[in-house]
Amino acid sequence: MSLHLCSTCQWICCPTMCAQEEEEDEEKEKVEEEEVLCEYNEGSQVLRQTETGNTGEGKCRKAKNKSWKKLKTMVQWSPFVVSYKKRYPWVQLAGHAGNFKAGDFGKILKKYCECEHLCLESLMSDSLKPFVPGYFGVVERDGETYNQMEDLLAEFDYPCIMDCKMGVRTYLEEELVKAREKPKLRKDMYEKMVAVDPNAPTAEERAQQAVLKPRYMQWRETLSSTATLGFRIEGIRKADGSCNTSFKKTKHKEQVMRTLEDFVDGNHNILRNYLARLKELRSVLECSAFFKTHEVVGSSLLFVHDKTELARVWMIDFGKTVKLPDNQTLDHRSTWVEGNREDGYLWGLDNLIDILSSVVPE
Ligand SMILES: Nc1ncnc2c1ncn2[C@@H]1O[C@H](COP(=O)(O)OP(=O)(O)OP(=O)(O)O)[C@@H](O)[C@H]1O
Ligand SMILES: O=P(O)(O)O[C@@H]1[C@H](O)[C@H](O)[C@@H](OP(=O)(O)O)[C@H](OP(=O)(O)O)[C@H]1O
Repeated sequence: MSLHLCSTCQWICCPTMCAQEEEEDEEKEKVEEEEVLCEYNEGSQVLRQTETGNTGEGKCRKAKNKSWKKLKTMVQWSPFVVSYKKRYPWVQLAGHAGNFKAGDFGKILKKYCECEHLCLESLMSDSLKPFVPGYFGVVERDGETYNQMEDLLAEFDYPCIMDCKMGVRTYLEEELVKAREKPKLRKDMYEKMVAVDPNAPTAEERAQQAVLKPRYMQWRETLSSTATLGFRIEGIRKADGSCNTSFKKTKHKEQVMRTLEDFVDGNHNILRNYLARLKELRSVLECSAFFKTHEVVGSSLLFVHDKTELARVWMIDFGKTVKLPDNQTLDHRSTWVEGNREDGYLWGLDNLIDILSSVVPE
C-alpha cells in the first residue's frame, strides 16, 4: 500500500501528478491498479491543502476563482485515497469529518449509526434499492464499527460531484423535543453563525456567545433554500479538483440555476440526464413502501457525472431517517407543523425538477 502525496501541490493522489512523481508512478501503476489504497488524512495534511491551495507550479491545478480557491479548503480531503482500475481521490463533500474510511474493493466504510443501518438494510428490499448505495452490512475495523456500503464514485472517471440536502427541515422532531427538555448551548454553532453573518445572533445569544442547535439549524434553513425550496446545495466538486462548499446563502431559484449550469460547465446533455434520473426517482419515491413510512431528514441526493456525460443521482445519508409508528404515513409534500412529521422531501424534489426543467426545457 502506498500513498501519493504530491510534493508540489500537496494533493493526495493528484490525478495529473506533478512531474517528478509521474514517472515514478507509471512504473508502479500496474501493481497499484489491483490495490485499494488507504491512508488516513491527518489534520496537518488538510491544513497544507489549505495553505498551499493548489497554487504550486507545474501541472498542479489552480482553482478557477477566488471563492472556489478559498472554499475548497473546507472540503474533507478524503480520509483515504481509493484506487481501482483508475485512480481518483475519494472526496467527502459534506458531513462530519472522520466519518469515512476505505472499505473492501469498490466499497466505503461509514461510522456506524444504528438508524442508518436499519434504513439501508430495509432499503435493500425496497423499490428504492437502485437509488441508494448497495449495503454490505456491519464491519469492525481497528476496534470501530462501520456500515459498509457501495462507493458511488467507483464507476466514474474524475467525477464531478454535488451534494444536495433534501427537505424543508434538517432536524428531527425528536431533536426539537430533546432541545426543549434539555437546552444545550452550542458555542461552535454560534461561531459558525457569526462567521457568516455577524448580525445574525440576538442580543441574548451574543451575551451567551452560544446558540441552541434548533435555532442554528433553522437559521441555516432560512439563509439557504431549504425553507423556501425544500432542498439546498451543500457542496460541489468539479473534475479539475476544485471544490466549493460556499452555498450557505444560495437561496433563490436563479442562484440555484446558475450553480447547476456551472456544475456541469454548461453541458445541457448532462443536465438532461440528471433531469431524467430525478424524474425516475420521483416516480419510485411516490410508490416506495420505505419512503411512505419514514421521516427522511438531513438526507442528501448525491449527483455524480463525468465527461462521458454519464450522470447519476443517489439518495445518501440515512442517519436521521426514522421509521414512523405503524399507523402513520407521510406524503412528503404537506406543510410541516410540529407533530405531523412531514419533511417536505418530495416538495423539494418537485422544486428541484422544476428548476432543472427551466434550465433545459424539453
Ligand atoms: N456511498 C457513497 N459513495 C460515495 N461518496 C459518498 C457516499 N456516501 C457519502 N459520500 C460522500 O460523503 C459525503 C458525506 O456523506 P454523508 O452525508 O453520508 O455524511 P454525514 O457525515 O452523515 O453527513 P451529515 O453530517 O450531513 O449527517 C457526501 O457529500 C459524499 O461526498
Ligand atoms: O452545515 P453546518 O452549518 O456545519 O451545520 C451542521 C449541519 O447542519 C449538520 O447536518 C449537523 O449534523 P446533524 O445533521 O447530524 O445534526 C451539524 O450538527 P452537529 O454539529 O450537532 O453534528 C451541524 O453543525
